[in-house]
Amino acid sequence: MNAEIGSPDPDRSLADLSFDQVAQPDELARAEALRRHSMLVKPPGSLGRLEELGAWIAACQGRPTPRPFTRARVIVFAGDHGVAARGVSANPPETTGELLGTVLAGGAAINVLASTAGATVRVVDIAVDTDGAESAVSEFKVRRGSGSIDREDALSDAEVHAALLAGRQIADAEVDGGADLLVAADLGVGGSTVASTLVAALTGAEPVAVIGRGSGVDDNGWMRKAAAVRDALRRARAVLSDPVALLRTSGGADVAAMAGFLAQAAVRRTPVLLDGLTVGAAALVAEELAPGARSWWVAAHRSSEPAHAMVLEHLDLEPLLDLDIRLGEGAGAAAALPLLFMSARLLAEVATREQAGVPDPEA
Ligand SMILES: Cc1cc2ncn([C@H]3O[C@H](COP(=O)(O)O)[C@@H](O)[C@H]3O)c2cc1C
Ligand SMILES: O=C(O)c1cccnc1
Repeated sequence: MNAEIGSPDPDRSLADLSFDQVAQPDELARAEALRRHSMLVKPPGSLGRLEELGAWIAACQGRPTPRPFTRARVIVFAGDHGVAARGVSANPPETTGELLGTVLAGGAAINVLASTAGATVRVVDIAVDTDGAESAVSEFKVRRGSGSIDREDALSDAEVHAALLAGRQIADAEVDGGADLLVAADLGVGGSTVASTLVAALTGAEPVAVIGRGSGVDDNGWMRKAAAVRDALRRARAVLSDPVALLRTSGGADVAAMAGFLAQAAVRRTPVLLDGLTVGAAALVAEELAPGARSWWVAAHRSSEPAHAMVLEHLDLEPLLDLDIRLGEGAGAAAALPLLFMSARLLAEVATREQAGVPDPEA
């Protein structure tokens, strides 16, 4: 278990890890978009948050009238977590490999949600414990599983570097390939224990306040999860101010890759729809790695995991949906994709009052 693959280059310099400065979305385009909304054939403000969302898309694209999205991409980052062996999940560790196969075969919830919304799904095996065998999607594999964060580091420094770089390269490749809207998705048994630890570490929350049922752990499992997060947090608190050290101590290769991906999407001025707790934990780290990245993200939903509310508060993001989704896997983000598609097209396609011959509202 958790054997190193050996690909990370120990000589990789720290400079490789730094993210370029994040520019902010275009405020002029946002203001122009809001002004355009007030001229469309509807009472001003009557489309509520769809108007704000449209203006955010305009700001991200740097044009008052957004282009409709043509290539929304969901990237599933799969990885095992050593802490799963502590009985913190309702599912045995080997489930991750099976889930990876299911997403590849198109049979998972994310496949259906993304396809319904008109997005495509890509799966990457960052750290699945495939027991010697290689999966079909292991180009970016860092190791098999990550260390059990309650008593050992999740990763070595070289592995954190490799995982961040993997996320950055995946974001670059997607943007260069024409992706205009990105979603990061988590897959890995034990992921919610790791995510809850990172959230408690970065927001100062008490361990018991962050622990939820994850994929459905029972009362005894919840107690084991609470003990694991408490122990992991003790180790995390020693490295709080250094996001790379935090990923090494308390993260995992898949979470680190998601953080690199989210940071680089912002560097590449590409909007991102954030999913639930696990992606949210990666987003907290990404904001530390690339300050200002959060301006390029919209929170799709509020997961029923308690720690997710802390993520949203910390990043000052207001979720679009609250559907009691507690899956991870990018499901909440995929469910909210149509709202973004609609918001972009509304600004581009609804007639103005002038075009429709409808008089302006009384001043
Ligand atoms: C069938 C199944 C499909 C999933 N899809 C996402 N998850 C989610 O649940 C797991 C994390 O929860 P925990 O920390 O409790 O293990 C991750 O795989 C996450 O993506 C799933 C879990 C299961 C069982
Ligand atoms: O909200 C999430 O990301 C989540 C919820 C349950 C299990 N895994 C992830």
